[in-house]
Amino acid sequence: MKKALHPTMIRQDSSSLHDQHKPRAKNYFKVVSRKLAAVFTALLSGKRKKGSIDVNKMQKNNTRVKRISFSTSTYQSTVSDFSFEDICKATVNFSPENKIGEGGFGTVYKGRLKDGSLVAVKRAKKDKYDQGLPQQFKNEILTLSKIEHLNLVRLFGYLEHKDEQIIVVEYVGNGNLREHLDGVRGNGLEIAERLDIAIDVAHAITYLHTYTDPPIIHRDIKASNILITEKLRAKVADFGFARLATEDPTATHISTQVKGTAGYVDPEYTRTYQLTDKSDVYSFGVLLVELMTGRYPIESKKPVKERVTIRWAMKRLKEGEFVIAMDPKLRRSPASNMVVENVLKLAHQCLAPVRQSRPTMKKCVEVLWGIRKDYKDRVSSTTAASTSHCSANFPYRNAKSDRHLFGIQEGDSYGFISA
Ligand SMILES: Nc1ncnc2c1ncn2[C@@H]1O[C@H](COP(=O)(O)OP(=O)(O)OP(=O)(O)O)[C@@H](O)[C@H]1O
Repeated sequence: MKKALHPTMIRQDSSSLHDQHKPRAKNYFKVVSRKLAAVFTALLSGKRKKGSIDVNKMQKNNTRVKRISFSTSTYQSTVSDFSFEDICKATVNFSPENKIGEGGFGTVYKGRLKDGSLVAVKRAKKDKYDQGLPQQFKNEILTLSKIEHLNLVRLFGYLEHKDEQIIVVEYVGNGNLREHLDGVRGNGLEIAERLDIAIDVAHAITYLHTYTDPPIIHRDIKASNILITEKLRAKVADFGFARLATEDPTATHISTQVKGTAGYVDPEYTRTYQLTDKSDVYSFGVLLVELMTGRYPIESKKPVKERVTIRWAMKRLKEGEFVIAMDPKLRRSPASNMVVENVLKLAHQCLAPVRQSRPTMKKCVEVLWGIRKDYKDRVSSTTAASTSHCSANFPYRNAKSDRHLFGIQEGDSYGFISA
């Protein structure tokens, strides 16, 4: 099991992250002109001033994808390129067989570059964006190009070619979190896996809020935007709604149009149009409830009292019946029950109606680390006790249940509480 990164370690770690991508960048993307590199360096370091070159304008008629690779944690960049033809080849002319998803922006395809590496190609809807590069697209490019983190989907390049607008990002090959919770992907997520995913997402948002300059508010944290790797770790995607937080360090919020997905949007933001990092904290609270209950934020087919999942789950928690809210797919055990209760308690804080009462994302990370530690301690003590019991009575342990981190969990059957 990979050790989670402390947010403060992320910068130092980014050079080794970069190393993983180096060969690809080296082999397949040439450095273009120094001028462009300088422009991108300025763009990435956030030092562009009024009157400097507008990269978006400059590239309006440019048909080359700009691939950005970060060589150090200080964001010195090199810019490389590949053509629309390369993208057509990579996706076999956007063949339906390579289609992996559809979103508000357009269609997503899986692509294989010349070097064999896999990418996700997001192709904008043509009729929708025939007026040129949409703001949502520009936001996504700008935001993604500035960030580098293990738990965030990386931008590899972007392209405008005639009426085509295309963005190329890291391919994350194991579907999204919602698909895993629905059981249409994978073998179902155990409680420890859900906890790891929650921590990965919390790391990613903490990074956006705390370690990017200026801070970034994601604005669309939801289960379908959490992509899952083969090792069941999470990467936060879709920065289409993201908007750079104000550069004014004294400002406490930015006023803006309400954007986001129903069920996840901070009610205070909806009411006041004031967006702060605490709006992401609220959406993260909804996501935590989703992870523990397996339910969608809005369950329109359920009885009225259960339709808004956070309201229903928080009521169960308040009345000491949190186990009723626990995803029926989760195995019950004292350790997993403890996780569900404590994660729901954290969700309760994240969902506070007033943003000042909500914790920061960094605080959420710390609380989740504590829950994971308690879980591990409890499971290993249960396992030790059961092992000594089993060695006397059952010399052959059942390796099948040894699926996750913590060995067999004979204690699972004890303390079972029926939902
Ligand atoms: N980088 C990626 N790697 C693998 N699959 C991806 C990637 N990006 C997106 N997908 C898949 O394509 C689907 C559509 O993605 P997209 O970001 O366009 O829309 P969405 O997040 O589902 O919806 P919305 O536009 O409302 O935010 C995702 O749900 C995911 O399953």
